[in-house]
Amino acid sequence: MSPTQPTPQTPPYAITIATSDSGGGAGIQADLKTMTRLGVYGGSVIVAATAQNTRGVEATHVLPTDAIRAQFDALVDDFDIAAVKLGMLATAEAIETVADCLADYDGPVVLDPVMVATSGDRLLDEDAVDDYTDLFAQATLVTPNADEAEAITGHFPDTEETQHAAADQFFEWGADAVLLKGGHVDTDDSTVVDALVTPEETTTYVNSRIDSAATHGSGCTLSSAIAARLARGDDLPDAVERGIEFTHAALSEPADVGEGAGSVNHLVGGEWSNMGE
Ligand SMILES: Cc1ncc(COP(=O)(O)O)c(N)n1
Repeated sequence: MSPTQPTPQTPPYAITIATSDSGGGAGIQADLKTMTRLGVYGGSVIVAATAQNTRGVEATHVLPTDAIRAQFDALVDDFDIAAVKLGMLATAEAIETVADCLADYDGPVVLDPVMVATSGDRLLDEDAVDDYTDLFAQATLVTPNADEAEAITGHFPDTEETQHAAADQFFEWGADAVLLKGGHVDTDDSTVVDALVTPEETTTYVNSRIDSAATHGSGCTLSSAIAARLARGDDLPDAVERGIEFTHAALSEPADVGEGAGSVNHLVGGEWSNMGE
């Protein structure tokens, strides 16, 4: 009997440029699990490694910039990269290196401006916030929570006026679109409103608020889900809608792992690899 011949598949290929969360709830691990669930083959550029669990971050070791660049070069050299997600970049040097790497990349880039973990630990050097502005010019979409938007632009986006003020600042730095996430905005109703703002229009997404402490990894999951959907060919509003849908599901059945508050659950039930197709 002759051996079975393989049937090669060509899944969309996307990459995350971010940091390892040893606990697996956030960072590179969340990104790759999310991309996999959404039917996208994920590669990675590891910027730093955290010693982290559900209780917090014990240590962070940042790779030398030539090691970051070598990983990126290996990927662009070989793969057809359909989307890039940017997560925790840790230092000003790493941000500058990533901006330089992406200078010739013209596919979609989803930038999650990670600064502080759910646990309260800092994930970006204090003096590196200003360096983000160099990277926004390469972003198809920036996905700040309200606290990050305020730290970067000076505007806490909890009204239509402050949302536009924050978004306009990102546009001035060259971002194409901003997703202002509503999870960190206190409201007295039971919904979360996320606003996708472009210079032309604003699209809002209203979902039920999940009363959970197990939100570790939610921002990473959302931004990599949006990148995965862009890699699959969605337009931006659809990619955001489906990214929110997957993240909402992963938050509503959190993973009770570790002694801390737990994290979003990438193993959430359901078929996610062909949303809307
Ligand atoms: C490596 C890494 N990247 C990102 C986050 C943010 O995730 P969260 O705010 O949900 O803790 C994190 N904790 N660790």
